[in-house]
Amino acid sequence: MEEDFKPGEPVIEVRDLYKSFGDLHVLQGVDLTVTKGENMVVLGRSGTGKSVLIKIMIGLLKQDRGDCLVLGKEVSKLDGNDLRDLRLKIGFSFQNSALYDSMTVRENLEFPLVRNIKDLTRAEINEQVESVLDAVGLLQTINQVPAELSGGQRKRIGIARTLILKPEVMLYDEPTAGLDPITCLEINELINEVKEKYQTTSIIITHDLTCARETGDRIAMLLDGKFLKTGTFEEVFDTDEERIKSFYDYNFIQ
Ligand SMILES: Nc1ncnc2c1ncn2[C@@H]1O[C@H](COP(=O)(O)OP(=O)(O)OP(=O)(O)O)[C@@H](O)[C@H]1O
Repeated sequence: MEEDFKPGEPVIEVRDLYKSFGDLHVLQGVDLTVTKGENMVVLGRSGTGKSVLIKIMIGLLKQDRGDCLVLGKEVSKLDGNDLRDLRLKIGFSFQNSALYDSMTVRENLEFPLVRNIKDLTRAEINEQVESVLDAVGLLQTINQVPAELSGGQRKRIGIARTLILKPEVMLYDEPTAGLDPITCLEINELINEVKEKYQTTSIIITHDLTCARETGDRIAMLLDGKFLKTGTFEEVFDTDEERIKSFYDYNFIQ
């Protein structure tokens, strides 16, 4: 019943999700649907529960109540090989893309491939590494080590390393944090290129409103444990709701 999702079909479905840590009620009835091929931006202040939501989606935390279906499976009910299989279909691009400093770009990209897919020939490995590097526009860096790359290039290689396993879902955690404005624009473009080229379904967690506007098909604004508003950038921010207006005024730069 799963796997073959068509554009517009829900790949991630979160319904009435609750999560507390003791007296700290982080998620209080979260609803979110992300459809095949969609870029969904999750916006919210620090500490609002964006990471907790993502951790529930990948089975690192369990919700107290509610549903979280990813690729048709209720994540909290999966364990062992089933959870591992699901995670292989999800690519995470973390804030610190954490490349291995002592390895070349080629070796960094080979690593997840060889570890997760058995019996690849040398030629297949080379072909996949080169193809994904080409997709992020950095084929020329193949023999360099991370210290020789700029922050933006490292971020791109981190995204390439995630893409090499051909994930169906991409989770970007603060993809533009710590980058200069021009590099931010390049990363925004890359996120959109990844969507076009790999037809991924993505969640992009960010505080960066330019990133949200440029990459988000829809934006979901997390406030006080719920998505206060979900819609296009214009739909979310064309509002009289004071909390959304103040988030916009405080964060918008360009
Ligand atoms: N395992 C945990 N145990 C206890 N509290 C937790 C745990 N994980 C998260 N929290 C708390 O839940 C709240 C939401 O945390 P979360 O990391 O999801 O925030 P965030 O929206 O991702 O913030 P940021 O933008 O700063 O990364 C915080 O108050 C955090 O301290």
